[in-house]
Amino acid sequence: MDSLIIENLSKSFGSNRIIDSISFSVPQGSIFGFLGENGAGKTTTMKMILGLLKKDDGIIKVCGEEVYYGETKTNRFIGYLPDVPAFYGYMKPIEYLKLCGEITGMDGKILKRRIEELLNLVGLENNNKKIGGFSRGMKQRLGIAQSLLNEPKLLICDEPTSALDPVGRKEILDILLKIKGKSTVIFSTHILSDVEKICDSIAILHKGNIALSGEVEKLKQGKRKDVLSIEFTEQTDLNKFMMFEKILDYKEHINVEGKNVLISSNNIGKVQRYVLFELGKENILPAKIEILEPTLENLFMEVVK
Ligand SMILES: Nc1ncnc2c1ncn2[C@@H]1O[C@H](COP(=O)(O)OP(=O)(O)OP(=O)(O)O)[C@@H](O)[C@H]1O
Repeated sequence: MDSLIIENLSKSFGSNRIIDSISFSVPQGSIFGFLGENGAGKTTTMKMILGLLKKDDGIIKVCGEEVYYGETKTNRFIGYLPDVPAFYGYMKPIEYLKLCGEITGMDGKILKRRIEELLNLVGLENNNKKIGGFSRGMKQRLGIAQSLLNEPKLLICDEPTSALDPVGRKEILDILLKIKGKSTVIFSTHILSDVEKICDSIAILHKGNIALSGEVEKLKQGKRKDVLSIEFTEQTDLNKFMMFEKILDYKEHINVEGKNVLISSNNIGKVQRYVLFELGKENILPAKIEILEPTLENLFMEVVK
């Protein structure tokens, strides 16, 4: 079953059509990356999923139930982490989570156990400081704990890693990986390496449309075209290389960037054997030679360029 289904969803602000009849679905238990450049409409879409923003057209279903603007019924399935979560700075994490649980009417004993579990999950179990003194990463981790209080079936995170340093980002990604399977996770971002690390599937939002969607591995395989990268130390070596007989045949598939030559081919093994043989024959020793695999970055650049 899909935790989220979106069919022909549209939204305009005035005459500006931000979302133009998009459709995608998110399988239960998976981690889904919702990608797009700044201003692509990711937050707008998330707000419509939460019923906080009126759609112009289309259908949104969360855990099989349709979402209606202004009704929060389907939000009982959802945990939401906004891009900049707001807290009461004078509270300690445990006090804050207790307040959140009490507001939503959680049973006292269950709430106590849940707070313990969640503070452990996000690595704040021994932290007795006031939230006001927390780093951004700690606030994001507390935000995740808060959004998981009610054991949501669907966790929606709006750019949870964008403002964090590499250590903070890794901590968040590790937490999302730990809850995978228990909750379905949707997270929006433009940091493609984060997506590559943890997402099962993605959708790329571009100019109001879903420019590309599907399982990350299948998308990469479908676009498979490997690139051989040869980095030369000397310009004279590069010039000599470019005059190799067969290299002239490949010229439509060659890019030269500084002293780096990139050759793309569907039969990269054959190209590599030829290049190594010829370089050896001419006694040219490159600084580096390697096969570059297709990356999400390449896919993204292809669809948004
Ligand atoms: N209430 C609003 N009224 C008018 N325009 C809006 C409103 N909310 C968003 N927009 C516009 O809609 C577009 C999409 O905004 P949105 O915040 O959804 O993008 P995003 O993909 O989340 O971007 P970012 O990565 O920068 O957060 C932007 O051009 C934004 O200016």
